[in-house]
Amino acid sequence: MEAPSTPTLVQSITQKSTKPVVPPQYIQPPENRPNNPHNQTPINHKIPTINLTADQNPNTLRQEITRACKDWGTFHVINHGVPLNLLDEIRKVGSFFFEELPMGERIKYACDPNSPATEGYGSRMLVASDDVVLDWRDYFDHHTFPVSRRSSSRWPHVPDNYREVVEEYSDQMKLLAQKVLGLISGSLGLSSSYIEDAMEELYQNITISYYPACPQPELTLGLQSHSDFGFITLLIQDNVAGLQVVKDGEWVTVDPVSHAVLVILGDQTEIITNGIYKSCQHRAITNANKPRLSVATFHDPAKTTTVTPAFEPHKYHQVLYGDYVSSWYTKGPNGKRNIDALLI
Ligand SMILES: O=C(O)CCC(=O)C(=O)O
Ligand SMILES: [Fe+2]
Repeated sequence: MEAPSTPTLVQSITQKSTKPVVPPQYIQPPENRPNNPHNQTPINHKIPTINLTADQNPNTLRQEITRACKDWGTFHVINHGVPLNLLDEIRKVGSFFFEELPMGERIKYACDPNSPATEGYGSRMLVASDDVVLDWRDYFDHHTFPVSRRSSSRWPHVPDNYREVVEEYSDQMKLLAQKVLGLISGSLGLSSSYIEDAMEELYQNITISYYPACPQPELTLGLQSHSDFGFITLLIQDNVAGLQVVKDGEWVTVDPVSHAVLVILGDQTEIITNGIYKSCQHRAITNANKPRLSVATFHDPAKTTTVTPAFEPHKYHQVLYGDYVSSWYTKGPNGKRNIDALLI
């Protein structure tokens, strides 16, 4: 078996060997492994789906948003207004990058492995230190809003429409994020622009994650348990299941719904709603047969923005977003430990 001891990219492990096994640094401790008996999916749990069609009754919509945010912290939206072919297109250009471009070409877009969340192609985004277990995942991260952060010349230039698709997708996801944040604000009796105003300036990153088929899925995680640190994440996946969310202490698999968009509440939404809505703890598992692709679009405030609960008495300390992100990268995600540290 020829497996490098510290591989940079997961795909390089699976491509270099005809009979790969998982290198030790990707093996999860037994309590985190997906086949742990405490991690089985209850069959009666299904992620809520909310229809955003324009003729939806506003009261019904408000109730559905409230229920989904309180019970789950995540929900699918359909009739969301994003052109459906754009969802297919971004999956297509993403697959092209990971599956058709030779490694020698892909590596030209490598991000700086020593600095967290830099733009580009990489594998170690959530890694706080060298002794943590690694995720069975490679990714491409794009900085897309504010527009001044967009340097699409650093994005893949094949297929021809890659950059155009990502830019269009970014614009459409921003519109959907604004719509959903408006509904979340309104569902709590706040003005519909409350959360967006509190964000001051909307920052958006788009991460295309690629989880190669894994020879020992029972030992690994594609992405360790975490909650996203911003306001909301809008996620689409391909037809390979792998995303799981925590519901009442159990892991529930999010069945892929190809033209729905999954809304995931992040930690800043938990803070601003004073914990009325909780951020959603989630992870990705791997499988032995098929690679999996997802596209996550994150919506965050500027690092200089302070996020404060909208209701009294405050249950969370207000936080400078930049401090929150730094602490997250220093300590690692580890479930929801970072937001728990802000509880009063
Ligand atoms: O791949 C997925 O489904 C999850 C991705 C995710 O949670 C993230 O990038 O923060
Ligand atoms: Fe996430």
